[in-house]
Amino acid sequence: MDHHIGQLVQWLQETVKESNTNGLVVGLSGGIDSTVVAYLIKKAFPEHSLGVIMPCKSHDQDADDAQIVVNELGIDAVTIDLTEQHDALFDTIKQQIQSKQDWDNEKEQLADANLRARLRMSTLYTVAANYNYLVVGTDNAAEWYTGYFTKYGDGGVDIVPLLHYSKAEVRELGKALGVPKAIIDKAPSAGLWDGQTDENEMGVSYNEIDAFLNGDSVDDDAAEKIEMMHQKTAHKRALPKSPPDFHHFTLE
Ligand SMILES: Nc1ncnc2c1ncn2[C@@H]1O[C@H](COP(=O)(O)OP(=O)(O)OC[C@H]2O[C@@H]([n+]3cccc(C(=O)O)c3)[C@H](O)[C@@H]2O)[C@@H](O)[C@H]1O
Ligand SMILES: Nc1ncnc2c1ncn2[C@@H]1O[C@H](COP(=O)(O)OP(=O)(O)OP(=O)(O)O)[C@@H](O)[C@H]1O
Ligand SMILES: [Mg+2]
Repeated sequence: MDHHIGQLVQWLQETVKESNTNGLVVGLSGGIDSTVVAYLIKKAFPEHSLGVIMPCKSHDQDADDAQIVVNELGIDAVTIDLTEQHDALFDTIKQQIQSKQDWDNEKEQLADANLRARLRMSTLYTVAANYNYLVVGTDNAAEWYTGYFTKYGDGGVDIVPLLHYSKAEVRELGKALGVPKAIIDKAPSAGLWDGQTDENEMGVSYNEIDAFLNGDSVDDDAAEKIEMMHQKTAHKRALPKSPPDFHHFTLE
């Protein structure tokens, strides 16, 4: 993995240079994906990398784990608690839609969760603009393929260095980078509601998704679920759809 780390660090440095920005910022959740990204950006830009811890009705353990990463790695960091802002915005939206008698209780949990991811995205862009940094995404190959991210939330980023790495490979990168074992061994979770784990919600394991993407055999049920998720989320990996060009402009 050392070879990959060297190449990823070089790629990060070149990408920042080409974009005329000064460095990189990432949201730190205490999970393995953002921790690996934090270690990479700190290597690439020891003086110009920043981690942002954004509690938002999330477990204290997440912020505690993120703080362990900050202490171990010595990366510059800031904590911005979004709980009150989320409550205020979500309640206002809910009240207004309820007054039209249109509120759908069944959609509430996911709507609430996705707003957290989008508030984090807005926060990261506000911080990034201040420092002239790029916002670094943490999606790995399994999340990208299945679309297991919030559109314009944790999916709303400038660059995605782990895109070609399976979840198992992200863990390998973590080991090679010296990430604390407790973080490598943690069950992947978006932390969006109590007891949520990625694998429970998706109904397939990362091992199955990794195997599927490697072209290894997985059972039919898992393969069908993975393909279904991939198809349903194609819009998240594409530019916004637009009508055909009815006139003469040439746009890229
Ligand atoms: N065909 C289509 N063409 C264009 N746009 C389409 C569309 N279908 C839906 N849409 C739009 O997309 C929206 C649905 O997408 P989205 O808002 O992303 O919402 P959705 O995919 O329903 O939910 C996000 C999923 O990602 C998971 N997640 C989120 C954040 C972090 C993590 C993590 O691993 O840490 C995981 C979360 O638990 C949940 O399962 C719709 O409201 C609609 O606006
Ligand atoms: N409490 C938080 N504070 C800051 N950023 C967060 C927080 N929760 C989520 N994020 C951001 O959203 C990203 C998506 O979360 P996701 O759960 O997929 O990654 P992870 O927590 O790093 O790893 P894992 O998937 O193993 O839990 C995180 O990598 C991080 O950048
Ligand atoms: Mg997580």
